[in-house]
Amino acid sequence: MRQITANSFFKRGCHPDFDEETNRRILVVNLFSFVGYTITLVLGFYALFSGTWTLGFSLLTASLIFFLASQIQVAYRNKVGQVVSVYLLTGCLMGLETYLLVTGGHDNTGPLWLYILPPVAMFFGGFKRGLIVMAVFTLLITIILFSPHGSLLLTHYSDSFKTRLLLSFCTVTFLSAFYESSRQNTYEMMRMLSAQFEQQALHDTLTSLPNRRGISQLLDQEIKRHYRTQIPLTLILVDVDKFKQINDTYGHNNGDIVLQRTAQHLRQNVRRQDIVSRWGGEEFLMVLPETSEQSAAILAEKVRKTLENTAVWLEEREIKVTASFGICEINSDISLNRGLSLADKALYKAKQLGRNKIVCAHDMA
Ligand SMILES: Nc1nc2c(ncn2[C@@H]2O[C@H](COP(=O)(O)OP(=O)(O)OP(=O)(O)O)[C@@H](O)[C@H]2O)c(=O)[nH]1
Repeated sequence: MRQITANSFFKRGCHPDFDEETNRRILVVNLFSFVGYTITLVLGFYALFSGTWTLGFSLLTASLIFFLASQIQVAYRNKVGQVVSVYLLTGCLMGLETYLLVTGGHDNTGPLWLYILPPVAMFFGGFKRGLIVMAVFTLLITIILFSPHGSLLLTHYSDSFKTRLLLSFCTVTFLSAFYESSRQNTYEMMRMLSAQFEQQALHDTLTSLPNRRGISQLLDQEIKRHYRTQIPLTLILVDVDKFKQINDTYGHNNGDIVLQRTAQHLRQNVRRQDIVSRWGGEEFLMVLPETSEQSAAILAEKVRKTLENTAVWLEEREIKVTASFGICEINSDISLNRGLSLADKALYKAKQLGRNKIVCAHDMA
């Protein structure tokens, strides 16, 4: 039998597929409804035993609604279930608090429970909806409290009590709204930062191309699509020739400029659906969906010529940069890893043939 811990109990209805904010709200609803139905249950029975029947039944009804609200959220694990349970909880709480204010509750202590609403409305509805709920409710209790001759009240409060109650209630509302707004801003900032970090982790800072980790994710999707559609997919490994010599002659910073220019040329020569990535060091991996090895070879030749014919200016000197290319088409006999290894072998062959060359894996077989 599955063990139910306090953690799993309050996280009922949460799901890894839901965003963090939705899961947080589900947790808060579970917590609030649990506290709500246990307290109203205890107070309800206490009121019944004390002979205050109407109060007792009202509290027990509220307890039942709080309980139902939590069950609805768990039973219907969807947006509708979540919205219904939040509306039920907030509506029931507002109704109960209005009742306690009008009747005074036990020993005229009913108004004390008003202070629960502002944080709950903000937690459940967020800043904007919470503020609307609070504006409506504040207007309602103002009308009840200051109705001529207390005609809407079944109990008596002094004028100074009513004024102070309203002022302190507005203060708690303001503080809760401020807290919720800061929390939402912080959450948005964290989300933005985390998206930024994620983007940085998947991209190479020098060339802005996807790095090895980034391309691995994209490759995964492309490979799945390839196996589904059986449309050819070709890999090209590109390696800048004698790059160590460029670094040694012109320095590391100029070497970086050469890598950036090479990345630019590769990017400019491919279609939108093609992916160019920095595979590591002076090596780039191009992934060409819907492209056969022959078509990839034509593209590689275009890029090779562009690189060969476009001089790079380093410290007022014109230098020629070339690259070698290893190509391999993925098919039902060649897995991704094997394709990468064959492209690497083809690239090695291109280097052996004197560099600035293109070699296709199937030509080596
Ligand atoms: N400037 C710069 N150099 C890098 C970077 N990453 C790797 N390198 C250098 O790239 C050089 C690669 O040298 P090798 O692997 O010997 O290859 P190569 O000189 O291009 O020779 P072939 O590939 O055989 O034509 C090494 O000196 C690395 O230090 C980088 O981000 N910036």
